Amino acid sequence: MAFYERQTKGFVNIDPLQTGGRLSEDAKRVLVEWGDGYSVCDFCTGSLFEIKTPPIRTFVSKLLPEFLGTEYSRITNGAREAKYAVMHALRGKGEEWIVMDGNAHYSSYVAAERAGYRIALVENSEYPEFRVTPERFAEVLDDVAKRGNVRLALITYPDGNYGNLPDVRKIARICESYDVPLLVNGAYAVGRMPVSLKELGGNFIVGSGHKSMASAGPVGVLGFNEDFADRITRKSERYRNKEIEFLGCTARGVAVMTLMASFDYVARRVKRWDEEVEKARWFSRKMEDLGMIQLGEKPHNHDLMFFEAPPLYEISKKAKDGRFFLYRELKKRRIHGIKPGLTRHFKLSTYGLTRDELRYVLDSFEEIINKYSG
Ligand SMILES: Cc1ncc(COP(=O)(O)O)c(C=O)c1O
Repeated sequence: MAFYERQTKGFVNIDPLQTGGRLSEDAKRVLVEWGDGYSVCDFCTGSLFEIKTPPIRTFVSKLLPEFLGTEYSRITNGAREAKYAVMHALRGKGEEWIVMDGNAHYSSYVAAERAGYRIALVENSEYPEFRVTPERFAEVLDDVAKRGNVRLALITYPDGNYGNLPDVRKIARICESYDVPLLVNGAYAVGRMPVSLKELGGNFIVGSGHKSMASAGPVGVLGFNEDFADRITRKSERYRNKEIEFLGCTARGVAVMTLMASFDYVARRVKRWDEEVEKARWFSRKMEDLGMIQLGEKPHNHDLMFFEAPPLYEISKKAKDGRFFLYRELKKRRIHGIKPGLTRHFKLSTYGLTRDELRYVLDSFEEIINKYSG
């Protein structure tokens, strides 16, 4: 059947959503073995997090918290579900605020709405770096704390638009001074780069398996410490081994198996993060040689980068396919990841790609520019 075939198979993939979620060889192997619905529940004794065969219990109680730099962990159905679990667990009565960075992902915003918070955003520094600074975070927190009850703060590390890594350590200290717990959204960090909540500060850390941990999805991770353990793991009164915030059990199938199967691979690859940053910076310089402008932090500290592309935008004004010309040209060259219709601004990721693959992407951009300028 045609839909079994993935159109982008074998393409050079620079889609930030996809570069960190490509499966390890071990994860590919478990896909079929554990593909049946509730496969992990063969020997369940009542809770996903307690299953010993396969060793989910060891993963959740030992390996994952060590990796995240926390005392406890849970597996969720995605980063957003982890954020919502925390937001919901902390939500009290009456009007309560959450303060979050203006670069936050929509899923943070929507999770906060679902949990019934009023939301205050810490705006970024705007063009060209779009940074979220601790100073601005402190101002907003202070302002909202004077007017109302701030229950939680959230920082996106890094954000999904510019790949900026805000100073979480400072922001965590600021939140602590206001007695406001901090949730670190590391959907683009956990599994790509070394990240430890113990070192960063803050009270909760969230990751995304399908985005950054070489896993099938949907699956996410949550790390937290003793101080909030009772709230996060609160049990049902009637079903004593079912945790309410996780609706009893979360990723009860093949996704958790891919997460576990990729774990060694992921733990090894984060140690090579310096190489990834160096490669991203090299790519950024080469793009700028072609007339593009990398926005966000510079020099950049992450593989996710946002570019302004005047040469491509100019072409799009005259090209036959208008702003779809770039997508078409890249597709022809078997490059995937820039959304159809984008030319003026777009983001991409260099994560896990070889220099040869990236050189191919750069050469393709150059070729396309020359073709239309000739
Ligand atoms: C910064 C950021 N956080 C969270 C998410 C959502 O992750 P998940 O699909 O695991 O809920 C995304 C997805 O694009 C993201 O970019």
